[in-house]
This record gives sequence, structure tokens and C-alpha cells, in this order.
Amino acid sequence: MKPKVYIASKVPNEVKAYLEEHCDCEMWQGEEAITGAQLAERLTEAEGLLVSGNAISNRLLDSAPKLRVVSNVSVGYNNNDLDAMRSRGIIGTHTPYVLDDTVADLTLALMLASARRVTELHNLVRSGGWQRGMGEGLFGVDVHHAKLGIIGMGRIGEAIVKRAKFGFDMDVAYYNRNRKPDAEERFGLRYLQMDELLAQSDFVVLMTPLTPETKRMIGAEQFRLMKPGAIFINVSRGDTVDEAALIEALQNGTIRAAGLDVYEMEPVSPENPLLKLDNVVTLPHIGSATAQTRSNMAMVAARNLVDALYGREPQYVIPELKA
Ligand SMILES: NC(=O)C1=CN([C@@H]2O[C@H](COP(=O)(O)OP(=O)(O)OC[C@H]3O[C@@H](n4cnc5c(N)ncnc54)[C@H](OP(=O)(O)O)[C@@H]3O)[C@@H](O)[C@H]2O)C=CC1
Ligand SMILES: O=CC(=O)O
Repeated sequence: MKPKVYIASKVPNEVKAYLEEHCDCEMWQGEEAITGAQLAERLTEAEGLLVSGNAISNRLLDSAPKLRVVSNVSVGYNNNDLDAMRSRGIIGTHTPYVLDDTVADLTLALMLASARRVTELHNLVRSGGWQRGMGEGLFGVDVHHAKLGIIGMGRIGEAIVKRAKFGFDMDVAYYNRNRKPDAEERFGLRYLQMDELLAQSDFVVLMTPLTPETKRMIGAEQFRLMKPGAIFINVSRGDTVDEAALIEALQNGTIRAAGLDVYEMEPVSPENPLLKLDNVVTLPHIGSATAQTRSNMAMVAARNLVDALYGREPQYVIPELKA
């Protein structure tokens, strides 16, 4: 008998075919993303779950008595209750590496768009505001040769460094929980304590996972330490930043601008003041979302799921859940 699996997000046909070859699959068919309540109703018989973005809470697991494997189609797993999974012996997997370049590309897009005011000027042209030559009031700042400070020098951090150093001749420093001598040597990186990095950088990019330690690691004090011309980019998770402090820093000119892919509340409320500020470029948590990369992520997640269900060591077990 094939193991029963619930596929909670749309996957490409070849991934579906692979899963169907090995598992007895049921798949979410809704146009909108599945809600937590809808997911809970569908897990009573499932031994495996392929999921993208839904919280894996203790409550959800209570409604999934046969579940043995949760395969996340994401590298981040901050929405997985690891204690609850561990206590039930559930294997958890994720999809590192496969999305690094795509997320790094998007990070550079946010840096460029914020520095060169791309969305603000796009809106100005579209609304008929380009009446004569552009004055210096609309000038941006250079990305090339600027100082970049990256907080969280992991897989994606390194992919950002490659682009920034070799594409834009940026002077890159980093702060990380543990120093990375190997990356320092390969890329000629400077290691700085966080306060020093904040004070020196023209661009501050936040690229840590969300953990109890990184929750709101950037707040009013950290924005005060940044240069008045600094541009802040967050592609990690919304809760790594005190969003009220960010809004204040952007409104009162403590920093120049921000490029954001993630928010405290997602989807972000249309009433969120961040959406009304010209010096903010906003994206809908779309860092890894190209067709190729999402498809590749789904295949990695499917392989993780099948391997775990068939008693083989999956390639990417969540590190905290490794035996
Ligand atoms: N917006 C989007 O669509 C996407 C967002 N992400 C987010 O990016 C995160 C990073 O991904 P990835 O690069 O693959 O992860 P990695 O685990 O490779 O890198 C994370 C880095 O952050 C460091 N770190 C962890 N805690 C701290 C801390 N308290 N202070 C300083 N540094 C810390 C780690 O250091 P150490 O090595 O010492 O532990 C590590 O070097 C994901 O967890 C996810 O939240 C990822 C993909 C897409
Ligand atoms: O946010 C996306 C992820 O893969 O993590």
C-alpha cells in the first residue's frame, strides 16, 4: 500500500506525477491558498504532508494522528512548531540551496529599486507627472561601490555577496552569529559587530532566519545607529524587525528608504503605513517565486517527502530535528 499524502499547494505536473508514482495523493484544488482550518480537515488519514507557508502548529498536528512527515516547500521553517513535531516523532524537511540565487537576485532588485527610486518614478511617469526634465529632487543614490552590510551570512547571504562584490564592486561587510572565515577569505569580506555594521553601511540587508534570538533584532535603536542615507532591505521574515520602528525611521528620515519582501502580518494590510510611503518598495513575499525555482523547490520537497516516508534519510531534514 502506498502511503497517503496530502499536497497542500499546487505543484507542477512532473512533481505531481512523481508523488503519485510513490504515494496515494490528495491535492488541494482551491484557487486561493489553503487555510489552516481547511488543511486540518484534510489530514485525518495523511501520513505525509507537502506544504508551503501554512503554520504547522500543535493544534494542526492534533488533527493529523497518522502524520509521519512534513515536507516544507521553503527553506524557512519558523512556522513549524518543532517541539510538537519532535514529541510526535514527525520528520520535518525543507528546501535549502535550490532557491539561493533566485532570492539573491530579488534582494539586488530591492536594493536597486530603493536606491534608484524605481517604483516611485514608475508611478510618477504612469500618472502623467513627467512634464519636463527631471530635477535633482528625483535623483537616487548609487549602488555600485557603496558599502553593503549583510546580517546573516548563510547560503543566501553568500549569493548576495557574489552579486554585490563582483557585479557592483560593493564593499561588503557582514555580521553573523558565528564568524565565517571561509567566506571572508573567498569573498574578501569584512566581519563587523552589528552596531559597527549598522553605522558604516549604505545598505543594510537582513538575511537571518526568524528565531527567538532574531525576533525584532532590528528596532528603533538599530535604525538610530544607521546612517541617515542608509537603505534597509528585509528579505528574511517580517518579525525580525520592529515594524512600527521601521515606519517611524522612514517617516522621519532616520533612514533614506527600505525595500521589503516580508512583513509582520502577511498578507500585509492595505492600511499598513509602509504601503503609503514613497521611500518604500514593497513586494509580496516573493523572494523565491520564479517558475523554475518554485518548480525545483517542489521537486526537492517531493523527494524529501518520499524518502522519509519510505524510511530513507531525506536530503534536507530540518537541522533542529536531526537525530
Ligand atoms: N523572502 C523570501 O521569499 C525568502 C526568505 N528566506 C528567509 O531567509 C532565511 C535565510 O535563509 P538561508 O540563507 O538559506 O539560511 P542559512 O541558515 O544558510 O543562513 C542564515 C544565517 O543567519 C545566521 N544567523 C542565525 N541566527 C543569527 C543571529 N541571531 N544573529 C546573526 N546571525 C544569525 C546563521 O548563522 P550561523 O551559521 O552562525 O547559525 C546563518 O549564517 C530563511 O530562514 C528565511 O527565513 C529564504 C528564502 C526566501
Ligand atoms: O520564504 C521563503 C522560504 O523559502 O523560506
